[in-house]
Amino acid sequence: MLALIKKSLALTLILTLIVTIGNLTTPLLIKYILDHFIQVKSTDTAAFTLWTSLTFATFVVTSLIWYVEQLRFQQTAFTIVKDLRLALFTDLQRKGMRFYDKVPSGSIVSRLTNDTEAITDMFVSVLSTAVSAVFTLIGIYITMFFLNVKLALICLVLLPISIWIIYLYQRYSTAFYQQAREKLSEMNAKLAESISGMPIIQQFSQEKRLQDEFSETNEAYFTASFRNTKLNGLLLGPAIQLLSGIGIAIVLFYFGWASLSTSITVGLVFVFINYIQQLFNPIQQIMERLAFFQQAVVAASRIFKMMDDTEYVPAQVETATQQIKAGQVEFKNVSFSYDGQQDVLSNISFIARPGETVALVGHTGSGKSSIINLMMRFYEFERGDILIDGESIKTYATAELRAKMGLVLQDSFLYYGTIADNIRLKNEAITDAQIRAAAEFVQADRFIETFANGYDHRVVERGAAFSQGQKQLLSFARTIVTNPKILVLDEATASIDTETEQLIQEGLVRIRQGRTTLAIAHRLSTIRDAEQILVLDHGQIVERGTHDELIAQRGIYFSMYELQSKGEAITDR
Ligand SMILES: Nc1ncnc2c1ncn2[C@@H]1O[C@H](COP(=O)(O)OP(=O)(O)OP(=O)(O)O)[C@@H](O)[C@H]1O
Repeated sequence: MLALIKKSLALTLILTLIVTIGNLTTPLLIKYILDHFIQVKSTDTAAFTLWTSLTFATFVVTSLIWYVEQLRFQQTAFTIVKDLRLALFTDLQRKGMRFYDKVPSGSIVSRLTNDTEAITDMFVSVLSTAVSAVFTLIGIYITMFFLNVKLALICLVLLPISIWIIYLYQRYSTAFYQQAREKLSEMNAKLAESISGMPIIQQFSQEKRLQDEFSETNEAYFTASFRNTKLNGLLLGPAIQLLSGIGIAIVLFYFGWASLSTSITVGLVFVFINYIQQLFNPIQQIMERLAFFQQAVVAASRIFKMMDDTEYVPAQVETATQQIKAGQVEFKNVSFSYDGQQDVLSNISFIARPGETVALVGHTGSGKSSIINLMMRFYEFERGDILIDGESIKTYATAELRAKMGLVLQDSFLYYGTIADNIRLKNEAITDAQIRAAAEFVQADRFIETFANGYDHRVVERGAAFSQGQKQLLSFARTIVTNPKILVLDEATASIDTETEQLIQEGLVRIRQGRTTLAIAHRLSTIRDAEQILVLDHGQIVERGTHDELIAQRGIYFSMYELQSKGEAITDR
């Protein structure tokens, strides 16, 4: 790939060189026509026609090659950025949860879309202009020196002045441009926040406050953009025009003065004036694109910084061939901390025998989800071990763990596609019959069959048209269809209508059958039949046993159960 890009870039550079030579040759041809035909009133029409046609042909060929060159440049740029975007996306999929904890999703999206776009802009507009500018500058000066050394030397003075203007422009414009960009992204963030939080905004009558905030950012964006526009207006157009005017005045003055002692041809004056004008075109273009360039440098550094982040998913022994057969899970003295300072789990030990359900209960923040996070290998742990069938979980290949472990989270994530797609999840080995069987098993078929298209019913907007309960049933079906040995469940807390609730309860009982299950239970009534209930408090197991044993202990579990029973009794009334 890299070789291909290099080749493509090399070809583009050659084309740019040809275009530059074309651009520099045409004024020389015109000079010849002016000096040899027009100025001397030549009657040699055949030669005149030949030279004029040659000039015209050079124009045409240069324009054509220019078109091809631009196209090649853009193609190369798009290819490079396309590859970069894919590399970034692939890298993101390997990043671990620690990475996603610390990097806001908005900035990840921005890296992948805006920043890669900024790099495309740089290649397309900046690089191509810069390359052709350098070629043009060198070409013009070399030709000028051939034509008239003294004048070429005088014209060299224009260079430092141009560089000074570029420097001035770069200094101020960058700051203004950066401010404008920042305000724009602030505005985007505010907008995204307002859209997703609209129900809360309206309910708490926050419209006015948000409107004021938005208006403030909008105003700041306007000011920053306008300041930049004013600077552009001054330096990009008039200043460069003035400099070019000075250049032309120098040429005219020099030739006017020289013509007193030597004969100066019209063609020579024309070539110099034309070159001076050509000289400032690329300078103006470079200035116009400087902001893009700086943006791209920042964008690239942000992208690479993100790719260099080494918070990857915990490593597994990918060459391992051992399989999960019985599905016994054992936590052995596991302690864990997210930040390396405060332990959220301390000395967690328990065994879930094949086919058993171990329920995790406890107040919010007690560490239930953290246990599941470790079990699912979302986070790496160093102290203690988790054993599956007696072997450390770290020694299994990722594919084996994923195949034998099923996860049902509170928030069932549905994708754009059909219901069948959502159960199959692109695993082509799963047949339609298996999908139906899984849906029937968890009794999701009842609501699926109410749709005219049944399993081909479209899921839009992450399943917004489905109820929480229906989404849960679909995620049960999705999990069960792969027939995992070990199940990890995070029971939904959202309230569900009684009829679906009943289905979910039955579904839960059914999918747990014959599988080792680690379940977070928010409603204690759902895990009364669990072989073992672990009560967590501040990251420690403070009570353990069956429902009846724990009730008899009259500890935390007992009071939680009492409280919930009362709550349910009240809602039932
Ligand atoms: N990604 C994270 N980074 C840092 N700290 C975290 C992270 N996730 C959880 N914690 C902290 O770890 C502790 C245990 O949280 P955990 O989510 O495991 O509790 P939980 O019992 O599942 O609570 P809930 O029932 O509310 O989901 C809490 O103090 C929480 O603030």
